[in-house]
Amino acid sequence: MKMYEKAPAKINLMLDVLHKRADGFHEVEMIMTMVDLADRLELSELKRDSIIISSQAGYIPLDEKNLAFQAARLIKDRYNVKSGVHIHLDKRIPVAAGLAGGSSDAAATLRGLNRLWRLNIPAQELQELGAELGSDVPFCVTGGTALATGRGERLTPIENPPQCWVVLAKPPINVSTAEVYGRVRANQIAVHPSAQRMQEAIEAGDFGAVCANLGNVLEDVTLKLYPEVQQLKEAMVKLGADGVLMSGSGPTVFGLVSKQSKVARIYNGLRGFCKEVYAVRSLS
Ligand SMILES: C[C@](O)(CO)[C@H](O)COP(=O)(O)OP(=O)(O)OC[C@H]1O[C@@H](n2ccc(N)nc2=O)[C@H](O)[C@@H]1O
Ligand SMILES: Nc1ncnc2c1ncn2[C@@H]1O[C@H](COP(=O)(O)OP(=O)(O)OP(=O)(O)O)[C@@H](O)[C@H]1O
Repeated sequence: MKMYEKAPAKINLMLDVLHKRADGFHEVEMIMTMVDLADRLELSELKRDSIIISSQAGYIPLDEKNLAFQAARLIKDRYNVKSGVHIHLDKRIPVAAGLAGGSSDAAATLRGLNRLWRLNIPAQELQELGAELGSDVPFCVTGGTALATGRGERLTPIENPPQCWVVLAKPPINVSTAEVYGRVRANQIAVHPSAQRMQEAIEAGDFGAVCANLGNVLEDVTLKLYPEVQQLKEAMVKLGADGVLMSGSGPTVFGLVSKQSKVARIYNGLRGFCKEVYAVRSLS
């Protein structure tokens, strides 16, 4: 038996850090949505009791460090499943990019194994399992658009933003999420983006207001560490993107674009700066 799952990338339309918690995580307020750039998973049942990960991508771990492996092991142990699984990851989301590629693979593994092994785990419980794997995993389990609070695992679904083009550019640098959060000083954040205003803009279907309310306080850290991310943002603005922001802890920068006629110019202009550029649709 085989199952297929798509694992889309997420972008953060706004990300605010409220304070550092006693458990070391940061209390956040984020609005996240999915874009049409996705890894593909093929899950094949194995009679023997093992988890095998394969991928065409040479640059991700294929052992227990892989988040899809961890998701499979978690669900297998928790529900006492005796059979095994081979998961093939067709990676299309850039790795360590701020686009939750690994988290989305883990979430797709939870969804896929729930079907493959006929476990009938409700969505809420899948999200709780996801939270054991990472802060972005619960959102990736259900996708759509959501307000995320707590360390990112408490979700309130909201409407999808107005459909638009999303141009993504990932500079060739590796950013550690733990390091970026480690450098945030919550009491020194000058301007906090507003989740409420972003939610209102989305609910009004007001593309201009969505662009005007984009904000990510992690930019303060990542842009200082990596000035090339700042340059990329400036290039995207100059090329005519309607709204520009870094996603998550970076380094990917995304531009929201309403008119298709502008997309090719922005895409081609950015290719002069970095190799990894994608032009996709927002997911509705
Ligand atoms: C930057 C974002 O991707 C935005 O969506 C997320 O907040 C991070 O999500 P993630 O990569 O799934 O993060 P996790 O794997 O749970 O945590 C990685 C590291 O980031 C830091 N971390 C993460 C989330 C959070 N709310 N506060 C934190 O301080 C912690 O040091 C943690 O050890
Ligand atoms: N299935 C996977 N796909 C990609 N990377 C994975 C996977 N499993 C584990 N990893 C490891 O996780 C690290 C982060 O990769 P990932 O692509 O998930 O980062 P990210 O997009 O920055 O995530 P986030 O936005 O949630 O912080 C990489 O260094 C990679 O080695």
